Amino acid sequence: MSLSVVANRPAVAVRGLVRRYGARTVIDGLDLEIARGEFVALLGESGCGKTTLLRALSGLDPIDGGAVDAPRRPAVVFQEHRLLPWDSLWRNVSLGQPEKGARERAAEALAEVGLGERLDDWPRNLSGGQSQRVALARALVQEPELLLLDEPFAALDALTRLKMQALVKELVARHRPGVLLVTHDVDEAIALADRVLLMRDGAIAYERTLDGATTPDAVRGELLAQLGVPAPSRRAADAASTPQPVA
Ligand SMILES: Nc1ncnc2c1ncn2[C@@H]1O[C@H](COP(=O)(O)OP(=O)(O)OP(=O)(O)O)[C@@H](O)[C@H]1O
Repeated sequence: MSLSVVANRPAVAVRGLVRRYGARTVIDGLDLEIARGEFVALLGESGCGKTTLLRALSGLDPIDGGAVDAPRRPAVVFQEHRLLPWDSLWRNVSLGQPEKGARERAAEALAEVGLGERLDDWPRNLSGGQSQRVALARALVQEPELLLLDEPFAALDALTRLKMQALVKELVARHRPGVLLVTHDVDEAIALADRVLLMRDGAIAYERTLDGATTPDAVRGELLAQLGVPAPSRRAADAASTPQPVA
């Protein structure tokens, strides 16, 4: 294969994906392609199959039809960090990595997430945000072409969440994997993604490229409407933004 073909290869290409649980079809002929370096966010009502899709892409679950073409095994970060409590942080990051040079590579990845001094520390001594940073380092050390993020910030407080979003954005810009972020948060999707997808009835029902030509407010309104959330009436919105005299 020529170098240019390798460079242009998508991070993942999904064609006609089908996934069933028993008699129930959750994913029904879904198509999706994510380029390397592209950040894609996936929204959709609870239970529509976002996590099922992510697991199918990760190779963790079997598929019942269609094809998932991912060049290398994707890295996954889940809502909960899934660190092994009996292993030090660097060992957690190195899990499944070749032994040779593992500590050095883990040190580099931990430094990138701001935990370069904590190599020999233990998961029990970390906050929720720090644990997710280690989970991120564990994903990065795999040098993934595709990074799958399943609501990785959902359990964090609002401030930590914003800091983690900024960190992920910076790391993705540096390492340039293709990213699929599952989130319930429309603002998070708008803040991070190049393209937002909406899943419905087992397929991608709607997509929106965020190119800077439209304001975040307009995109938010559009996405909320697609999700069936009624827009606040003009009068209610005006009242909320107009300073009220103090009695
Ligand atoms: N292992 C399983 N066995 C049977 N049904 C399952 C299994 N996992 C998920 N489901 C069902 O498949 C559907 C899709 O679930 P999934 O977790 O993918 O949705 P989701 O969009 O990620 O939801 P949420 O936003 O609430 O996390 C749901 O109806 C769920 O009950």
